[in-house]
Amino acid sequence: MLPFIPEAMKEKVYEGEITLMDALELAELSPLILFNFADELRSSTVGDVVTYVVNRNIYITNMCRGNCGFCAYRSEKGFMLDMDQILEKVSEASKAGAVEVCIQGGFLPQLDIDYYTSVVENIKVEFPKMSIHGFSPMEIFYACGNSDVSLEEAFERLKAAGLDTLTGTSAEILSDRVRRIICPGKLSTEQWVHTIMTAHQAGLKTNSTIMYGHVETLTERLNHLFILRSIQQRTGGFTELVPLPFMPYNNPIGENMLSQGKFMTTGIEDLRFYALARIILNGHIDNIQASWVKLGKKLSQVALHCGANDLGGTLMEDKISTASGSTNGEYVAPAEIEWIIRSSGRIPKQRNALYEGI
Ligand SMILES: C[S@@+](CC[C@H](N)C(=O)[O-])C[C@H]1O[C@@H](n2cnc3c(N)ncnc32)[C@H](O)[C@@H]1O
Ligand SMILES: Nc1c(NC[C@H](O)[C@H](O)[C@H](O)CO)[nH]c(=O)[nH]c1=O
Ligand SMILES: N[C@@H](Cc1ccc(O)cc1)C(=O)O
Ligand code: SF4
Repeated sequence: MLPFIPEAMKEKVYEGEITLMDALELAELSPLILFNFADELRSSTVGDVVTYVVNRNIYITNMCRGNCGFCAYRSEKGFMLDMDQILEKVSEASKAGAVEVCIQGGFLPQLDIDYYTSVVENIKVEFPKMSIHGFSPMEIFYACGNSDVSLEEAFERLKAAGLDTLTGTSAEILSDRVRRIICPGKLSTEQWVHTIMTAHQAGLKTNSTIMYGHVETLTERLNHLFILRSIQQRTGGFTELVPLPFMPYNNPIGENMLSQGKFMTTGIEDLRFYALARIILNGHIDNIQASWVKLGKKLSQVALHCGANDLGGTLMEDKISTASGSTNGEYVAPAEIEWIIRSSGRIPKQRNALYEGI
């Protein structure tokens, strides 16, 4: 075990060139050494500004043909918003000062590319300034099959319709061993990589996510970050990384863990992962988001000292984390987010999904 970080390793990190083996060695460091180094990298990369977005989640449907064992959100007899209901939610978001709507859902045979483009077009007609961050690689990949449309064409059409950014969800852990266990009906690793790269090549930026803390090994968890890093080297299309600790309640994967006496990741494990993500992605992905809905307000605040530089969105509505056991609420007002940031000695700044200032 390393008692400190050797200078040669630090240099490799600054060059953005550490390997998975290096990362596995760093993972054994004591937490305070890791946090300090990640904080130093955060400071030299993005300084003391901490960003957040005033946004609203909109869930189109919770019905889904997927069978992800970690999902507590999907429901057989669920809801499906019609276009007027979607527009009503966008209108509420707009009145509450949101600059972005984050649209999420499930995948279904009737949701084809025409459907997704029409959602975007209808929103943009009434709310031309509202930024639309939405849909997952899984949903678009599936919709292409429903529509006999290529991925290239789908992303071009979505972009032309006014989609600003695509979400980087459905990544989970990019390992086929893990995916066979937790989401056998989802895109394979290769399909996810191909889909996200096709979006980037069509000029659509995305964020990136990792849902960790279930059946994956440390190597699989860290290798996911190296896959993201290599995509970023080729496309430059990722805006941020959002680490998502797995929430184990009301879903089969979690229930299996709970029955074996395994609970969710500890706070210190979350912080170590944030620090490692900052270190591994240094020079490649500059923004690391502390998701308050997953971590809670207090741990998100601590994460700002362990490599994170963003607090995500105000959200206004959350169905996915709540369904799987989060008790962190669904909304944090901009004034409170700003207070959290200022009282951490940082400078708050509103952004959009492209990390442009508002
Ligand atoms: C519920 S899905 C919605 C989008 C789409 N249906 C999909 O799966 O791509 C969005 C993301 O939420 C995250 N998620 C779902 N259940 C979760 C849980 N129990 N704990 C943590 N994150 C979860 C997963 O990373 C998933 O990709
Ligand atoms: N929408 C959710 C977020 N966060 C905000 C995004 O990740 C993103 O930065 C923003 O929408 C793009 O500008 N985080 C969660 O954990 N859960 C969400 O539902
Ligand atoms: N879809 C969100 C991120 C997200 C959504 C739901 C989650 O449970 C977790 C994360 C985004 O891309 O910005
Ligand atoms: S995570 Fe997404 S794809 Fe999987 S079952 Fe839930 S809604 Fe469907």
